[in-house]
Amino acid sequence: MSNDPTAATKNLCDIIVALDVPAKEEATHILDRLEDRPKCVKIGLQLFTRYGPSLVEAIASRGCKIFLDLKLHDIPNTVAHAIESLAHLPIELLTIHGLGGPAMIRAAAEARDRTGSSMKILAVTILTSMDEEQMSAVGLQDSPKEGAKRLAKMALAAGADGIVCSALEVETMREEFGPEPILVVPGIRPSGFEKGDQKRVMTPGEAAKAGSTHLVIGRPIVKAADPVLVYDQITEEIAATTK
Ligand SMILES: O=c1ccn([C@@H]2O[C@H](COP(=O)(O)O)[C@@H](O)[C@H]2O)c(=O)[nH]1
Repeated sequence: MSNDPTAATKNLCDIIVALDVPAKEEATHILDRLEDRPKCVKIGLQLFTRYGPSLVEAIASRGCKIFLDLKLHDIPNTVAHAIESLAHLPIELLTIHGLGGPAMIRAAAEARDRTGSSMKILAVTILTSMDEEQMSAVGLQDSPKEGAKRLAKMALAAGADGIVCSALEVETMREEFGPEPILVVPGIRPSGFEKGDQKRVMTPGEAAKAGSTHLVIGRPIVKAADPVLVYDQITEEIAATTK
């Protein structure tokens, strides 16, 4: 994993496979097919709400790093206690919502520090499924890029280790915040794959070149007839654009 802060400047970029499937057997089947390719996988709400911490432990025991994408968003006290409850788990990256505000983000980082956990806390800025129209519907009047930059600045100042944003914002993030923050980027679509509900997308090669540290990729891999082929094509595309 490239948690090395200089990863972005060296254009290293890890793929995180989003295990967005209904059952643990399906998740295991995908991982069996991909063999030792993925170094990190996402467990999100779909699997975590069904199987809980035991699945995190089971998948980590296969040697995969865990990106636990729970997007916590609540009052500071509640988020801090949730992090205390998660702290014993082998979690590499955990998401909280930037819109929870600085007090919530600070409470999350302090809770993590108190427990001695080494998990990195990432603030989700503007979901990659949102465009200007969706933002305006919830009262956010700036563009996705401006909104993501504003939230990232606040979140990093409040103690987040990195952020989740779309690849369209990565260059701006690097200009503003330098090489250090972890930039985890969903909304990745190899050319020819449908966007689905994603609004702000980029290809894996472009996203890696822009300075992302991690690309979160779900449907293009897990719904593919041949996930191994797609995974390998994505890896080659990233290598070709970042060498
Ligand atoms: O802004 C965000 C934050 C998280 N996600 C998550 O990433 C994956 C993307 O899946 P695809 O199938 O490749 O679209 C998914 O698990 C989301 O929950 C995001 O898309 N956007």
